[in-house]
Amino acid sequence: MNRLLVLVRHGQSDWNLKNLFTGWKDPDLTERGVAEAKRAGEKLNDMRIRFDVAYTSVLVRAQHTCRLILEGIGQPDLETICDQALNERDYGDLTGLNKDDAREKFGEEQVHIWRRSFDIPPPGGESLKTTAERVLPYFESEILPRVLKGENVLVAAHGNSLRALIMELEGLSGEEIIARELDTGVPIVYRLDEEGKIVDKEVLQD
Ligand SMILES: O=C(O)[C@H](O)COP(=O)(O)O
Repeated sequence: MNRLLVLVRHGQSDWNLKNLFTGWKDPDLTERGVAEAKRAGEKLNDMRIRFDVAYTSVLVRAQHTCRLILEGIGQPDLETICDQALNERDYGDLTGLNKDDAREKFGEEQVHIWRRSFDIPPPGGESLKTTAERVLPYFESEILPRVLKGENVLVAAHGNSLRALIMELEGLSGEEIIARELDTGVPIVYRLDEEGKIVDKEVLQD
């Protein structure tokens, strides 16, 4: 099996548990997050998937998830490239606020727009559109060429940086991708053809 591209959102973080807008803040995984990442490794191991390279963000929750997966498949020393281009979208002034408190303060509808519109950013932060504008050039110049030359590539990143990738890979509109929720620690396994089109896709849900 080759030309696999596996995307996985980090396991539950401490700020996910506390229901805080996280963005570029850097909490680590909770115990549940560690278990989710280990489980992701087990599932990939059951499928006998081995990688040629791994990519992750510069944030601890994604790097920790990546490391646990690689340990789980017996590749703890695999080349792992960390780049800010794969970071979560910057939540700007919302960073650190509790999501329920923000709904009370700004109204349910406004918070939903900040979280799930395609091109309206939260104050001082990034929209999904501007997130995609930094994720996709990196994907196209660094990650995709490695898959196209026949390698298997793991990307351990974040809800919104992965949404940007999925939008591109699956040819989704802005509206379609914002409706897609990504579970923590659930690998999505794509097999691509030599032109980068999806041959098959499997979501490794429990
Ligand atoms: O940064 C965050 O708070 C989360 O990782 C993603 O948040 P969202 O569900 O609002 O996109």
